Amino acid sequence: MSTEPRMLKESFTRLESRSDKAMSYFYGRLFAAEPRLRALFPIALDTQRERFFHALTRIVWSQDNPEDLASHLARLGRDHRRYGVTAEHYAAVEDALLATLRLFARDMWSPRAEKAWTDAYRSAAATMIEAAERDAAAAPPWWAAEVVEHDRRADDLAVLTLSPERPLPFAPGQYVTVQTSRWPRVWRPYSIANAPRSDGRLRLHVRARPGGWVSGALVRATGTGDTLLLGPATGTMTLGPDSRRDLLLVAGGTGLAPVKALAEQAVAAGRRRDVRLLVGARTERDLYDLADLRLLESAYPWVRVLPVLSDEPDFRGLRGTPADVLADLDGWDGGWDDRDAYIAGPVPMVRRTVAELQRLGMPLERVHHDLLKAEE
Ligand SMILES: NC(=O)C1=CN([C@@H]2O[C@H](COP(=O)(O)OP(=O)(O)OC[C@H]3O[C@@H](n4cnc5c(N)ncnc54)[C@H](O)[C@@H]3O)[C@@H](O)[C@H]2O)C=CC1
Repeated sequence: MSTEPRMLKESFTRLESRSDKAMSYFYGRLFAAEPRLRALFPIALDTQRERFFHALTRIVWSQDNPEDLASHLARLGRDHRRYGVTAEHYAAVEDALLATLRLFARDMWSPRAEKAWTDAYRSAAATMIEAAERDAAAAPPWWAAEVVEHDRRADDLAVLTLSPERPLPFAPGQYVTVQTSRWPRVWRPYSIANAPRSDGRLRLHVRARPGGWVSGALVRATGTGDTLLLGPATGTMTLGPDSRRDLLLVAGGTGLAPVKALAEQAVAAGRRRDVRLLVGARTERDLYDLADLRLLESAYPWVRVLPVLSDEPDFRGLRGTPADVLADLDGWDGGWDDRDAYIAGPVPMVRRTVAELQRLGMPLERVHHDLLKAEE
């Protein structure tokens, strides 16, 4: 951590309005100095540039919060293993970063700023390297997994069942990053849609996004027998080991994946706790997993599945978004005192649902989501 957080923030503000240009310059410098590093990155760098800037922003603004900074850096360090980044690469990044700051921070740059950035970068790099080395002793950087089932549930949506070559440990609610052979070095996060199974298989729910390279390839150009690479499971939207409370699970679209995994875990634990699952979707056709959910409901009568449709005014069930439904209920039989909420889906949907639950009096520590992770 830098001893001069203010100095970092002030100089960094100069980059914010020109982040695209600054990041292009950074990668240009980096690859000019170390051409071999180019092979570690995807062919197109636009997402990479955004992510690097996002990571820098978070590092700069977390300087006053050492715990948050350390856990963020440790995760970044572990994540970089899958790109083949090693300790030796960090010096070249330092040079390119300082050259970028020198150029773009202009009037805010000084020997003091240079020292503050050098100290902050070296401390961050040391935390990342240490976390990566610790992780390397315990787990591979990625797992190869065979696609054993590819179930195309809609033109733009598929449910993939994957069999990793060796056990991939995870907790329900977590996600893995995925790389397809079509897009080398491009990794995208997908939540695991099942609780751990004895055969070690994982399910992913994938919607092809317009312009989404990985999602498009997974839905439209992947089939049984193909191999994907999976990064280690991560994410904090999990049930605590002592979790006993009733559950409110709220899903929007493919955000169903992690909450379904949590529902499976809750029923597998064998305790009869009340589980309400609000499944937000646009139209009836978008309820792509309802048949499976109904099976779960009929096997475990204490689970209730409630579809909520936002774009189908004639639907006879619940209409609007999950947040609208919660607002209309204005309370739940039994109240909020003994219930945990888990929410996954589009970012605005998660935000609105969290706000609604707060308004209804649910303590914030009982409301779980993984917003940041889904966006990274
Ligand atoms: N761990 C997580 O939080 C996960 C998040 N996701 C995210 O979930 C999203 C799923 O996308 P789609 O399936 O295309 O969903 P979608 O765009 O079809 O939306 C599904 C439902 O979410 C709600 N919703 C959507 N936009 C909203 C808004 N602006 N305000 C309030 N509610 C809104 C509505 O109920 C809508 O019917 C993706 O962005 C994906 O990244 C997916 C998996 C896991």
